[in-house]
Amino acid sequence: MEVGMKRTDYLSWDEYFMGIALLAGLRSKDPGTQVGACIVSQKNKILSIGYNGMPTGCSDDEMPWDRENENPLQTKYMYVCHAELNAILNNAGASLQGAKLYVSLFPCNDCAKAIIQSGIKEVIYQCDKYADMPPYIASKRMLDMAGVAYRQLPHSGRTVTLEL
Ligand SMILES: Nc1nc(=O)n([C@H]2C[C@H](O)[C@@H](COP(=O)(O)O)O2)cc1CO
Ligand SMILES: [Zn+2]
Repeated sequence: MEVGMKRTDYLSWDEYFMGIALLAGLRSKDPGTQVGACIVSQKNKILSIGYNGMPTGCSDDEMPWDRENENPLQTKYMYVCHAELNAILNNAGASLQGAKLYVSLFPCNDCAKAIIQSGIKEVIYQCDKYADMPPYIASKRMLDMAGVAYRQLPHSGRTVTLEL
């Protein structure tokens, strides 16, 4: 008996989870860099999602979004919560032991600490545009020491258009 063939152009797991991270990043109010993160179990179940934004209760409209200001209290860096940290903290109580983190931008040193302490064992990232800066060198040093693997997911060349 003839059977239908399955689709062949479905998303790979890596494309799917990075796509979800990128979609989450579109929620960010940061005019400079929008980052998304998606945490996935070893069995490829989504455990949590996050994007960079102001802490809950801290108004997006009152907080500064500038990179630079003579007054450091008027820069976003004092306040913004990174996508990876939001994803780690937002998970609905599930253990993150052995989980994978998909993120559009390589984690900073502070997020690396949270990644290690939460039990995440692999980081899959798309972009590493700040690689030469000390926070990212420190991040890799800690991830290496703690046995957290990381790998870049190269652009697959696919573009996905969503009609909303
Ligand atoms: N891995 C990361 N996850 C993040 O969520 N972020 C956030 C913090 C800021 O809101 C923004 C970076 O701003 P900029 O310096 O590129 O204008 O992205 C930044 C990094 C880079 O370490
Ligand atoms: Zn960070």
